[in-house]
Amino acid sequence: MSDSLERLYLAVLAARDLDPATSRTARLFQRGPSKMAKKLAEEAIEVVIDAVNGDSEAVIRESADLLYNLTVLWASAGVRPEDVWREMTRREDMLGIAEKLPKSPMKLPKVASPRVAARRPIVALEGRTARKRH
Ligand SMILES: N=c1c2ncn([C@@H]3O[C@H](COP(=O)(O)OP(=O)(O)OP(=O)(O)O)[C@@H](O)[C@H]3O)c2ncn1[C@@H]1O[C@H](COP(=O)(O)O)[C@@H](O)[C@H]1O
Repeated sequence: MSDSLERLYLAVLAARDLDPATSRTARLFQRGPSKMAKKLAEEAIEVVIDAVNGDSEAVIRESADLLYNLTVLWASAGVRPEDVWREMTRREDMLGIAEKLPKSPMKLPKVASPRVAARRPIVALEGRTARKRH
């Protein structure tokens, strides 16, 4: 998947300066980030509607449109696919650490203070909250 998104990203960069009369991508760049954001949001809503309606073929088609429009917005924002992959890897690593943390107080080693024992699961939750924020 990352390969085809990288190819699409390069195609978007190549189309950026084409004639807006013939290139949708060039037209989006001409109209600017607000138009790009609007197109991205519209495609996201279409995916959601198709998923709720159980139309998986339409979900596939609209997802491809969604990814195209996301790629256009990345290019406009100066974000490269590898920047996103790096963030995903960082989260994967963090989740790996969170999964190694004890999730049940039953598995915790016995401690003298019940306050400490009660606080331990929050360590895992903090990791997950931090992951969502970034
Ligand atoms: N991969 C895509 C791609 N995927 C989806 N789309 C979008 O496909 C949608 C077309 O579907 P519709 O006909 O339903 O369009 P619409 O939303 O009704 O109408 P408009 O977007 O025209 O306003 C548009 O939103 C496009 O922006 C794409 N447009 C271009 N590409 C690739 O981008 C590169 C540059 O292409 P040009 O933009 O044509 O130069 C090429 O490699 C293309 O293959």
